[in-house]
Order: sequence, then structure tokens, then C-alpha cells
Amino acid sequence: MTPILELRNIQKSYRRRGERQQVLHGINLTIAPGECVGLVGRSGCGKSTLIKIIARLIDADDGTLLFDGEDVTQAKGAALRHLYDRLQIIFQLPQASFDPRHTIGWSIAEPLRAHGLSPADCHARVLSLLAQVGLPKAHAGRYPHEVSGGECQRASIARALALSPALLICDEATSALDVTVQQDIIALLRRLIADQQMACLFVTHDLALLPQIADRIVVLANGSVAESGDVSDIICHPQSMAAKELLSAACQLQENAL
Ligand SMILES: Nc1ncnc2c1ncn2[C@@H]1O[C@H](COP(=O)(O)OP(=O)(O)OP(=O)(O)O)[C@@H](O)[C@H]1O
Repeated sequence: MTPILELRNIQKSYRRRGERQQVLHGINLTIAPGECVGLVGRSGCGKSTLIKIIARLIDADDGTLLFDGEDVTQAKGAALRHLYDRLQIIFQLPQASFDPRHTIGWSIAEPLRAHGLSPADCHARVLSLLAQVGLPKAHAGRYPHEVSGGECQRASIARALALSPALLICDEATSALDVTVQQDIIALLRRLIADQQMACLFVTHDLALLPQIADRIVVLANGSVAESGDVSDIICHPQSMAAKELLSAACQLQENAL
């Protein structure tokens, strides 16, 4: 089966005060259709840089990015627009990713309008998307500041689903939410991933979240893959120092919460 996403030997450096700092050292990663891969690593290990490369917001210095078998490493113009129809990202702070001047319904309908759907079809699709993420119809008429953080994250998931993407990237999507809302959003994502056979890259610094959502984990440390494998293997028998440290940090957090 062709992977939905394949990264081959991705390299990236940044120039800072005249010096180049290598932040990604030859990352290889594949995600199959319908698979959820957890990308985990401590702050500064290169997770956001990798997401920006996958989303073509920045260029890699070297390596290849394949989306559904197609080389999109240099995608621009129409090829990039086609990529964005199939790849969606949800962020940590959903309120910041909605335009405060428009209602949530208007923002969810934005990609649909761009694809030429009639106002009536947009309206019907927005209501169906709200239902899928467990929000009442009335939320279509609310502004981003008129809903809670959890509701806003549900709305951003609805917007991400509007064009039925093949890959959903969740960038610390539950980190800003309180623990119970976090669990609700993870359960929602898990159901949507299963129902829609959508692939997901779930990016987090919190290893403890991954058994609830991911099939496989990739542990990033200092810009390299320290370890990757089945979620239960890594949680039960971490091999790398990076995975052991993330696991012990997660255990410590849970102990502190008790
Ligand atoms: N635009 C930039 N210019 C220079 N250095 C950068 C830039 N963006 C990130 N870096 C550096 O690259 C490294 C990786 O950063 P990145 O944001 O990818 O890490 P991260 O794992 O996403 O961290 P966090 O979990 O804190 O968001 C860090 O050392 C960071 O300081």
C-alpha cells in the first residue's frame, strides 16, 4: 500500500547569528492510510520544524517529501493547493486559528466556498460537520470568543474535516486543554480517524497521551529519530534514553496529579 506520507532523509538547518545550526538530521518517516503515528519529543527536538516542512511552510535543505506517492518536496502553485486539500493541521490554540471577525460556521465553510459549493450546500455541510464533532447547530452562529477552548478545538476539527483530508496533523492539539476536555478530544479524534480511514500525525511532548490514540510512535531527540515502533512496545520497553526520559516525565506528572 502506498504510504500517505513518506519522508526520506529530511535535513534542516537554521542560520543564527551567521552560524548554521543543524536541527533535523536525516529524518525518515512513513504513515500509511488510516494509521495514526505519534511524534513525540522534548521541547526543541525539532517537532515544529518537521511539521512546517511536511506542510510546505518551509523548505527542507535536503531529502524528499512524498504525499500519496507524489513528490511534493518542491510543490508550488496548483500542486501546493492540491496538497492543502488533502492535508490539514489543527493547532494548540484553536481560538488563534479562527478569524475573530467571522462566525465559526463561516470559518468552517471557508474551504467549501473555495471549492465552489453553493451557500445552501455549504450550510448543510457545516451543520453535518458540527454534528460529527459533537457541537450543536447553534454554534455555527457563534464567534470564536463565544465558545470554550474545548468547543473551539472541536470546531477547528470540523473545519479540518471539511474537505475530507487524507492526513490530519495534530500539533499539540490537546496541550492547552484541561485533562477531561483533553480526553474528550482524543476520543473524538480516535473515532474520526477510524470512521474516515484518515491518517494522523499526532505531535506532542506528552508520551502518556499516545497509547490512547497512536498505533505507532516515533521518538525524536536532538533532530534525529531516537526510536520508533509499536505504541505498547515503546511504552512498556523503551530502548532509547529519550523515550525513557519522556516516560519518566509522564509518570512523574501523573503521580503529581494524584
Ligand atoms: N526560525 C528559526 N530560526 C532559528 N532557529 C530555529 C528556528 N525555529 C526553530 N529553531 C531552533 O530549532 C530547534 C528545533 O525547534 P522546533 O521549534 O522545531 O522544536 P520543537 O520540538 O517543536 O519544540 P517545542 O516543543 O518547544 O515547540 C530549536 O533549537 C530552535 O531554537
